[in-house]
Amino acid sequence: MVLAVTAAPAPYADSEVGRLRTVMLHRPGAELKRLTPRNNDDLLFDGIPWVGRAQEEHDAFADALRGHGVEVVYVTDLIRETLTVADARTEVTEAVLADPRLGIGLRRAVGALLDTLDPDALAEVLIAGLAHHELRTGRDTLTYTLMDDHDFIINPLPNVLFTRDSSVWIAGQVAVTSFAMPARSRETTLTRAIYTYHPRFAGTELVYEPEFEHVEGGDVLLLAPGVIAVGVGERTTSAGAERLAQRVFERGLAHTLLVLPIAQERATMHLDTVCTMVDVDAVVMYPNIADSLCAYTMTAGPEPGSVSQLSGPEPFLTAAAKAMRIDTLRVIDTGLDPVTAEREQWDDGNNTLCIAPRLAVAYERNIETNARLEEAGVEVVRIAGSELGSGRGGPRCMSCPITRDPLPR
Ligand SMILES: NC(=[NH2+])NCCC[C@H](N)C(=O)O
Repeated sequence: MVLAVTAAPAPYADSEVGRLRTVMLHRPGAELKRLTPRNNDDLLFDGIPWVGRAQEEHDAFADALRGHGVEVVYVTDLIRETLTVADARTEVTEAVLADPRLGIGLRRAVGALLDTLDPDALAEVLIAGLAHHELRTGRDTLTYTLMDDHDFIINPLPNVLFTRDSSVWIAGQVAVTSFAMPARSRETTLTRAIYTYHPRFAGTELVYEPEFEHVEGGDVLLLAPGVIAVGVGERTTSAGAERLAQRVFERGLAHTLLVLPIAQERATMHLDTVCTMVDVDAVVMYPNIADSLCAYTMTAGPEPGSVSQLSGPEPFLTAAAKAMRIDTLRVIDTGLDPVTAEREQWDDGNNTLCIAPRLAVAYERNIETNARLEEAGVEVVRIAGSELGSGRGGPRCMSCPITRDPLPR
């Protein structure tokens, strides 16, 4: 029998709304079972999720996407396949062993253990981590002896769920990001390995790397082909935005980058917690900041990587419309009173994922925001997120678009 092999569409994304073809998700697993009241703050969760229910909710999210013709690829599958490559294995293992908490003796023991694991088991440990009681060797070392029972030998990565943040496709290149939060920094060793070694991504160019200044994917919005908005706040720094501008300008991936200062708070940890796109010329935005959000505009200069001018600040909507070369960037007016708006913002009401222009996935619990979106002509695909939301992320945070149809330039 001859199998018909259809080639996967080449990775590419130049907007937030072009028809979504392939998306990378992470089905939450054992790493969420590591969360306890003593570690959830450090691990950036606001509660202790019921893991089985979170998985059901996530499966329904993936099914909703597949039901709309989107190919779903999972981080775990990609990383398992990537780990069959010896260099990839060495790279991600070294990143684990570089943890200065381990010390000489324990590092040796952990290294020896990781060497024995097959790709599937190694993938599991890389994401779920390793608890104190799970290590059988190395128990006579100083660091093991003095470690608290609740400490992890290898820290778990419960936020891999939010695939948005660790990489961003910008046209045909990928930015592997640079996390501000120590709890998440190891995530990019996995995404970098996938894009470097997995055959599906052979030849991929990295437009950004984890060693650069902090930039997290939730802060990066592809407003239109060639126009990128970057939130600067709790996670992405102005230095990160500047470096990203230089990198995308140098490679001709964008001509304008708008820098948007946002409050340095948990509730607005990324730009996409307050603003996402729902159409080629429309955003849904947290009403309590709609009037105050402003932008500094950086435009590409004549020399590769140079900035011709830095202007602003001016109101975000004005700056964005100019850069996008449209008359107006519409805001879906949710008209919510400040309290309802604040509640729904906290529950990721503004964090939508577009499958196509005017077709967006959103958490069902944000009744008011969703109703306003529909009144404005946006079809809402509702998903449950009572457990998934405890990590403070919605459909956009939980997805990394790999391929979207290009928008007409
Ligand atoms: N793109 C996003 N808004 N991601 C949400 C990430 C939530 C995650 N718990 C964190 O604090 O990092």
